[in-house]
Amino acid sequence: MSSEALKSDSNRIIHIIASLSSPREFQSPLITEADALEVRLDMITEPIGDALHTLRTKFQGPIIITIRSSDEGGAYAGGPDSLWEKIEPHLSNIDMVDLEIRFRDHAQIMKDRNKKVIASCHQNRMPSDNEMKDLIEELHSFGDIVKIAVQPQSNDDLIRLLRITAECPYPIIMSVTGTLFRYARPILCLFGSQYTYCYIDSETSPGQYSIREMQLLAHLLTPGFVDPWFEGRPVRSGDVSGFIERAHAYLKSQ
Ligand SMILES: O=C1C[C@@](O)(C(=O)O)C[C@@H](O)[C@@H]1O
Repeated sequence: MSSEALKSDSNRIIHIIASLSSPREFQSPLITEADALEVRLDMITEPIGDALHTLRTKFQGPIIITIRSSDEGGAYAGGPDSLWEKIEPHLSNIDMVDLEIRFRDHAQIMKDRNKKVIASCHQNRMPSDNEMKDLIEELHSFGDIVKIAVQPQSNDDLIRLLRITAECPYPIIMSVTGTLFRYARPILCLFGSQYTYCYIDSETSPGQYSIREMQLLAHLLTPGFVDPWFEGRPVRSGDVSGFIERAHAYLKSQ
């Protein structure tokens, strides 16, 4: 199936953020396959002003700017003041700003500049239910979207994470760190995570899928894709009209 058809699948509920770690990726033809873009400014050393402006004119979806601290898996070791100096020049070309708790003091000025704030936290462990509840409330206190990436250590941890995602009362992006439970990345979107992250040329975090891999996963895992030969009849992908009723009737007839 062509990548255009994959993205155009109206049933798709797994939305993809392509995380970009170099201006060369801004020029990739795969850019258009993402639902949103993330510019990982902490991983980029060269000036990006002109390239980001060009990207803005080409890409129709939301553009996020992120400076990930070294404590949370990124490359930025500076403080809040220099963070603002790095982000401010690009505000006219982006829609959302990813802010960790340590940089929460910048949240209000970002909102004043009409930018959505993704309030994020990344941990290489699996917090308890109470810790996750407190973390969600803290992130929601300054962000428009809560974003948490944690590392399940068992199937029970993953089941907890899926439930926490499904029960979250706020807009949320939930992800996993590490590679052990990487398959949960797209599945978390089926439980309410607004996006999943992937890469175009090089990973910005261990365990990410490429955009091509994630596109196919997004199509195949979205409930709208049904067995093409249910009851011996071809069912067009994405057409669930009547499928559930027919399935129940079919089961009753057995
Ligand atoms: O926080 C996230 C999620 C991420 O770490 C991942 O695991 O895909 C990738 C980061 O670029 C992004 O800011």
